[in-house]
Amino acid sequence: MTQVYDKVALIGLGLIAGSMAHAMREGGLAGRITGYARSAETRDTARQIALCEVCDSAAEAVAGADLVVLAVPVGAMADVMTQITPHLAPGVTITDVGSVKQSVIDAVTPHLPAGAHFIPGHPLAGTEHSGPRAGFASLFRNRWWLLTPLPDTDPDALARLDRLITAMGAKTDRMDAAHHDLVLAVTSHAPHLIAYTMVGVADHLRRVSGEEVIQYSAAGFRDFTRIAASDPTMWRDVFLHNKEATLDILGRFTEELFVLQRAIRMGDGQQLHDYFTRTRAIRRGIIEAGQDTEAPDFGRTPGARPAG
Ligand SMILES: NC(=O)c1ccc[n+]([C@@H]2O[C@H](COP(=O)([O-])OP(=O)(O)OC[C@H]3O[C@@H](n4cnc5c(N)ncnc54)[C@H](O)[C@@H]3O)[C@@H](O)[C@H]2O)c1
Ligand SMILES: O=C(O)C(=O)C[C@]1(C(=O)O)C=C[C@@H](O)C=C1
Repeated sequence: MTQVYDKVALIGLGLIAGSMAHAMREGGLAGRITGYARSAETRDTARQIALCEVCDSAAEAVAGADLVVLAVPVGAMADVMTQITPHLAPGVTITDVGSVKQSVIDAVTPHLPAGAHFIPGHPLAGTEHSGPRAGFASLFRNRWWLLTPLPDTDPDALARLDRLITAMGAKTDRMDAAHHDLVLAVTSHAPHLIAYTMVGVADHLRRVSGEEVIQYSAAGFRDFTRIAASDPTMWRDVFLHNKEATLDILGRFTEELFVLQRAIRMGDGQQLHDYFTRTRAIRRGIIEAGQDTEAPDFGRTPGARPAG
């Protein structure tokens, strides 16, 4: 692989920045990788595992960098910009990896110095783990990385960032920021809130029925507990910064839930069966489109071993 940037500065040293550091190192994509995180403990851990050249200030990390990656919770983007703006190199590209796009654009753009290129982005890849030890090089492989460029984005800066992202194994697509926030409210933000709530319900029940809920937790509930173990700061910020879209989707969710609740109360098996048939078709459509790389093959690929 060939080097795409001379110096990449990672602000925030958690799961996403850590995974980028590993992937860029593995591919020889950056001449130097520097990093900064707010807490001294995180910086010490990053140093111990030799994640990158760890600096004691954001200003030091970004000095001379041709790419700066904002990899902090979405509520911290403006604070980071106030720290780094006076120290940015002329012509620098700044990108972010935040799970929400419009609020990050609103937070970052007022701080941009003349000549800097800001290209918002979002890797659709993650785990429930956080911190500098959580990163791994293959996190982005075959995953989407959405870019929400602004109308005046420099095409060369965009093409160069695209080259870095695809060299880390991801597939890129472009989207309008408001549309991104609505799509992600459906596919990621509302589902996380539902998982947090379901685990909260089970926690409440546990006080009534002892350890049974945990001991006999079925696969579906276990998946919820994995999602509900995700970083509290990151997810607090996602909901506070994608408020309208998330509330819109949760409103629709609640309406549908009431419809199903009523069908159960009324013993309307046909309605339940029709509904579940429709949702099953959606799942199968996702698998047939090759979008769920973790799903069993079910004989789609000739020669592949059948599931189970
Ligand atoms: N975890 C996921 O599944 C996932 C997936 C895609 C995108 N994202 C987004 O990526 C970003 C980072 O998420 P992550 O999972 O890597 O989080 P993380 O908790 O693993 O890491 C966040 C890092 O930011 C640092 N930080 C927090 N506030 C700071 C500040 N003011 N100044 C400097 N450093 C600060 C923390 O010390 C930590 O090193 C978030 O915006 C999140 O929405 C997360
Ligand atoms: O796999 C997981 O643990 C995730 O939740 C990853 C996930 C998602 O919802 O798909 C979470 C938040 C991100 O912004 C992008 C990806």
